[in-house]
Amino acid sequence: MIKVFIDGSAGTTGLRIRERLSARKDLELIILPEETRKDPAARADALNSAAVSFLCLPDAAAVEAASFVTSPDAVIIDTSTAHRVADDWVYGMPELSGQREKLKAAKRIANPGCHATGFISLVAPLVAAGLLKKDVRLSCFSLTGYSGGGKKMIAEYETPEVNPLYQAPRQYGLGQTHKHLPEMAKLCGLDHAPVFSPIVAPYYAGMEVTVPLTPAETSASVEEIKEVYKAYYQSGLIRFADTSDEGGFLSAGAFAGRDDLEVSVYGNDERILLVSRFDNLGKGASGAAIQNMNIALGFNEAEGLVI
Ligand SMILES: NC(=O)C1=CN([C@@H]2O[C@H](COP(=O)(O)OP(=O)(O)OC[C@H]3O[C@@H](n4cnc5c(N)ncnc54)[C@H](OP(=O)(O)O)[C@@H]3O)[C@@H](O)[C@H]2O)C=CC1
Ligand SMILES: CC(=O)N[C@@H](CCC(=O)OP(=O)(O)O)C(=O)O
Repeated sequence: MIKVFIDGSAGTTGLRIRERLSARKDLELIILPEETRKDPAARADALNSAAVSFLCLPDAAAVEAASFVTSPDAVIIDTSTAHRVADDWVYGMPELSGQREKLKAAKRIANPGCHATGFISLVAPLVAAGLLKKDVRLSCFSLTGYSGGGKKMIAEYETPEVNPLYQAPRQYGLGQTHKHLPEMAKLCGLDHAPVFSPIVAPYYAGMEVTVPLTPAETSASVEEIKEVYKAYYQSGLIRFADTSDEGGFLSAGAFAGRDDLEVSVYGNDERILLVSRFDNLGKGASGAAIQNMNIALGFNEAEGLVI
């Protein structure tokens, strides 16, 4: 049996990983009891005895956990923001060109941010194909369910005394320094991060990330862009769908409870919309983390996932 440890298994991302992996007969889950789940010695012991550990923790605790690892064979998959642009960690998005091969050999895997997953899935293939130049200035808006904010935000939304302002979508990241901007620019190979507008809305899970394009950003047509996605997404959890709107609407909740991600394109050659839909807790966090574990252990990468 392969030992797998979830550090932070009582949190939102950790719980979803635990739920997905508990049915796996090939894995033995190490879950620390309530009394020791934050005890550094108990966590260090688990991190060094497991073949793979998931860090489902706030950034500072993830950095601390990584420092506890002394076993040369341990694979660490960090779901926090702490290591995503670090040179000695591999970014866990296997659908990107060349990334799957790197992940097969990686011992330190940084799981992508949820908003970043959507942006990169839309923009990286177009930069690679030369349809967007590396110095392009883009914008992006992203709808997310409130589970994206973890236990604290879930409690704020689910209390009977919920703030009435929370009953409408709320834009945030207003200072334009959202923590996902560095990984968005780096993984797409862009000189500039986008103007980015995340919006949290009163539903539990699901994301819809949109990048608008005009002829100022690309000379490509809608059809050329679709061809690039079709060719680029041949394996993994990301797929291109020619059209997938629900009678002229695109629900951000369409992929809730699933681990895959759909890329689609709308509009016309003057005003193009690139859209990525998935679950913030699926391909946006826990689903991607399990996909990365499967690759690191040599399993089928969709094993145990909902697609
Ligand atoms: N939610 C989402 O959609 C996504 C989350 N992420 C990232 O995943 C990570 C986890 O987020 P999320 O699950 O949402 O957060 P939660 O707040 O839901 O869970 C974090 C868990 O970590 C525990 N914890 C905190 N400090 C320590 C410590 N020192 N030692 C051990 N356990 C500790 C918390 O304990 P306690 O229960 O006592 O509070 C909690 O159970 C974060 O870095 C987040 O940014 C990434 C992508 C999407
Ligand atoms: C609704 C909400 O607050 N969402 C979080 C992102 C969740 C996510 O991707 O997690 P990481 O923190 O690991 O990057 C935010 O925008 O900060």
